[in-house]
Amino acid sequence: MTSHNDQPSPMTFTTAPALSGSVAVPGDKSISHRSLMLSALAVGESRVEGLLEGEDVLATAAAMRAMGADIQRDEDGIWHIHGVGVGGLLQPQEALDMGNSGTSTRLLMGLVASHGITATFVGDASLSKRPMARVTEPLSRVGARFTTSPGDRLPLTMTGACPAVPLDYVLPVASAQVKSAILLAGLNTPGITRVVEPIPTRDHSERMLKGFGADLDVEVQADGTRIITLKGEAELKPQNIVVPGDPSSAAFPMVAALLVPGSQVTIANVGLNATRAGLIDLLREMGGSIEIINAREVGGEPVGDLVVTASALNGVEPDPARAPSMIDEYPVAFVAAAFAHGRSIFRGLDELRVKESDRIATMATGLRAIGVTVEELEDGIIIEGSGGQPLAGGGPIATKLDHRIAMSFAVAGLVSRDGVTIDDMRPVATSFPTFTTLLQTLGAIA
Ligand SMILES: O=C(O)C1=C[C@@H](OP(=O)(O)O)[C@@H](O)[C@H](O)C1
Ligand SMILES: C=C(OP(=O)(O)O)C(=O)O
Repeated sequence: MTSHNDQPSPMTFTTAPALSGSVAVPGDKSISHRSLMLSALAVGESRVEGLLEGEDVLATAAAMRAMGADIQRDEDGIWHIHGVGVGGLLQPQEALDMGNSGTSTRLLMGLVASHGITATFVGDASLSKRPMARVTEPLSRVGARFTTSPGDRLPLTMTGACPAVPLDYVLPVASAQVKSAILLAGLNTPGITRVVEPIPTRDHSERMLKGFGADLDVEVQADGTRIITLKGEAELKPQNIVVPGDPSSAAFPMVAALLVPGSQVTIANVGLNATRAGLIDLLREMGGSIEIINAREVGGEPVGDLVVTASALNGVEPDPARAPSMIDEYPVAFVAAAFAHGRSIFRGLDELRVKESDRIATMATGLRAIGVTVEELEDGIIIEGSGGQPLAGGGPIATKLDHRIAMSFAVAGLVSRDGVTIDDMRPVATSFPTFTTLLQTLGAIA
């Protein structure tokens, strides 16, 4: 996306007084992307309430428009989408600009794979470094053809196959984006598409595909392996969708409230899907007080309000099997570990190296710069906690176009002696445009 200003926007976060109050975080990014994509493939009007209006999701909206969908936002913030029907996507006239968004890129590649159209995908400097072979490989087997930049990266041009070949695929990497790309390709493919998922990842695609009327089945085996089958040439019926608050965004005020002494905050309407709730489990194991109230269901997803009270935290050594359920929350979990009593050892996190930045390296460098003792491992990090003593602070932290790095070090600044300067806050607009306003509401920053 090109909405960023030309110049970096640095910001310093300093010692915070106790946080208090009640806030709501914006809509879930994963669910927002999927709601636009599936609505754009249904025949008739879908309505989406609570859509995340962050740059990543707006990139998806622009791409679906470029492929024929009519997408409008009304003055009450409700999004109205008139879809083209499965099989009805049009060839975009210009390159699809995916900005910073891996989810947009990989899921849309799945959609294009089974339509007889050619599309070019471009992105920012961060996205252009991220691996795409994980989707070009299975989608080639569907029949799509690719011309990629060296290393299977963006910019890339692909031509979909129509009819496409149904895939039977065992996921070689625990990735909801790869799983979803294959399922979305299966929508316009005759026959049964089958994806075997040895390690469960977020299941929003499965839930929402069913909600739109697709013939989709999930079998869970005794060892936890999930086998997902989808009957192709699906007909999707338009839906009214309410997007719950994003647990990956709630993670930042949640950790801030646990760390800043005397805090108590309520974060309303947070998605609690078990495939996303790993951070809450982890923080509770560390000694964090997080109470879930008003547990309910919104739009086919479990939701609740979180009451978070400042707590003394202890170091942990989490089970690597938990990684997919908190994959985007590790950077802020590392900040919690940096303030905890004792050592934390995180392993099994190879996937963090291929996010918006190499999140193991970026966090290790940044934590050292603010006085934390860390050891970087190939697949994780060892962090020596300060025992609840303020972190020294410093910076500027190099955030490398990574919104979650920026927000994690902002939280660290709230419990630092000298403040933490973030080199550039602009990337926060990709997932959490109201981040600094929300911290103001809680009294964390002026
Ligand atoms: O499917 C999704 O919406 C997402 C899946 C995850 O990526 P991977 O599938 O690469 O693990 C996650 O990190 C990303 O923020 C959103
Ligand atoms: C990894 C992330 O997103 P994406 O892969 O969509 O860029 C994220 O939001 O932390």
